Amino acid sequence: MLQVEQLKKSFDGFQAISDANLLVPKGEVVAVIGPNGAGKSTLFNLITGHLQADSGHIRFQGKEITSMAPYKICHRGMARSFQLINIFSSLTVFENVQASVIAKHRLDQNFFRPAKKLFIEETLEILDSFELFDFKDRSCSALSYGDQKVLEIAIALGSKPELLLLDEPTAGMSSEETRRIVNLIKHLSREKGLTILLTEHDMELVFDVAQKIMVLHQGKTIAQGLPQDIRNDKSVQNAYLGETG
Ligand SMILES: Nc1ncnc2c1ncn2[C@@H]1O[C@H](COP(=O)(O)OP(=O)(O)OP(=O)(O)O)[C@@H](O)[C@H]1O
Repeated sequence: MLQVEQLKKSFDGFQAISDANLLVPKGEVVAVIGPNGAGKSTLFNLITGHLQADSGHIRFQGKEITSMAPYKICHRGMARSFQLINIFSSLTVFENVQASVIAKHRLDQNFFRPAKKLFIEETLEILDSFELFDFKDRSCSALSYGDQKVLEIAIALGSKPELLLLDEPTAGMSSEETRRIVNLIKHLSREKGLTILLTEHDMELVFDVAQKIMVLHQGKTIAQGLPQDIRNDKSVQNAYLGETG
């Protein structure tokens, strides 16, 4: 579904991504891991078009998307959540998800559908499946941090993506909130068949949910494969030992 090949990106001469390679097969959960500053967020920003690559290729569903505008990539079926929560806090929970549903239909140019009714039903369906229905009329700022994160994923799902990118989805969460996100990722993957690419520092979570893992170290892909192979990979162990001591 997604292929990244020999991707490079530098900031003022600093090579943040020097040789990133990634394969995300359809229907799988793939995790990108790596020590702090390895380039995980930069890689995500390149994939979603929020940053322009210096060289290399990104292909999504067989088509080249390297350096394409984010809204065009989104229209092709990719959605993301950010490390920092990215919602309209002055709007209600319902309005936030509805805005994303409406944006999707606008892009599809489905102007002649019975718009309002359809959007309401679709929005309520999403809220229900994310256990946010009871909060639909609340202002987003009144939600707990965990609920805001779930809402952010619900907003991303409003555009009906084929591929969902989650950048550190459990950062700053309690263990109970983390469990909820883990269950949500498993549900979206197993029941909805969604392809998911995530970055995470919580290794327990990564090895629990990911079918494949890619390891980024100093901007370079040093390993990619099944969790058990990554666990036993000497270069991966060295990269992490190098960071911790
Ligand atoms: N806009 C930018 N300008 C200059 N340097 C940047 C910029 N964005 C990222 N970097 C640098 O690129 C490197 C990779 O950063 P990035 O945030 O992608 O790493 P990360 O793996 O996501 O880190 P973390 O796990 O701490 O979130 C870092 O050294 C960072 O300081």
